[in-house]
Amino acid sequence: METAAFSSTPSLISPSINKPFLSQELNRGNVAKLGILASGDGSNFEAVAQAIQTRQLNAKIEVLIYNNPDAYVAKRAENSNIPAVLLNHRDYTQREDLDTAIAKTLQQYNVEIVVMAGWMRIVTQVLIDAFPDKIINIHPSLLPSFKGSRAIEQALASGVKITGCTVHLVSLEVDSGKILMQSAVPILPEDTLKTLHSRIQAEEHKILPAAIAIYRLH
Ligand SMILES: Nc1nc2c(c(=O)[nH]1)N[C@@H](CN(C=O)c1ccc(C(=O)N[C@@H](CCC(=O)O)C(=O)O)cc1)CN2
Ligand SMILES: NCC(=O)N[C@@H]1O[C@H](COP(=O)([O-])[O-])[C@@H](O)[C@H]1O
Repeated sequence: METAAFSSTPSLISPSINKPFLSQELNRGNVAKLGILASGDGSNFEAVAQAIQTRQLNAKIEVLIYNNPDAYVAKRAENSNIPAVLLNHRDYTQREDLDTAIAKTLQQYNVEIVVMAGWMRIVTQVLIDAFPDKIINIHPSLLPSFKGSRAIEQALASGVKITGCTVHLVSLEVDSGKILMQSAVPILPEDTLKTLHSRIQAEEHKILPAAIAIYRLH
């Protein structure tokens, strides 16, 4: 039977629901081996690392893979003594070649679950086949609304009053995989891209660790 978190309809997880679940996390299953893909600032990477450090998530980040040489996420990994590997997408003419390098690196680190935490590259069947139903993504909208790399701008411009974030499985069709968890936030009349992104990210930092905690037992 599917748990509420994995039903076909998104579940709205409130912080209070998160806490009891995560606090039971420690005694369940083995330590999940995570590989994280990130392209930028890395606040979601940091949220996962902190959930592990505070023993809310029974997992270990085996490796960070990043694709931009100046991405701040690399500094965050260094500060947390987490191995970081730069695979610059500009060094690969074919997407499949980058994905082959990503898959090889993840396998070298014995990764079990792949987490896209602000990974700004579309991945191919090569990576999906290497980790079937084991790649998780955090997206800054209530999917299926506002797919793609400009979700927050599109929500702001659309006039909707509620948006949010989604954790979903990665499929070949972008931002269309099975929804694992969502959280909603209001869009206020005075919102800017910055204020709205900040409100959404506060929820991302809650649901990404929670979704990993639930899914790793899947
Ligand atoms: N095959 C899949 N790949 C990815 C998925 C997915 O569900 N299936 N999720 C995305 C994450 N994402 C939104 O959440 C996203 C990221 C990037 C893009 C995109 O158009 N990227 C461009 C480059 C943009 C840039 O470098 O600034 C590209 O890859 O050409 C769309 C959606 C991650 N990948
Ligand atoms: N379409 C993918 C996408 O837009 N992902 C978004 O990139 C940001 C990364 O922030 P971070 O680097 O601070 O974690 C996050 O807000 C995430 O939802």
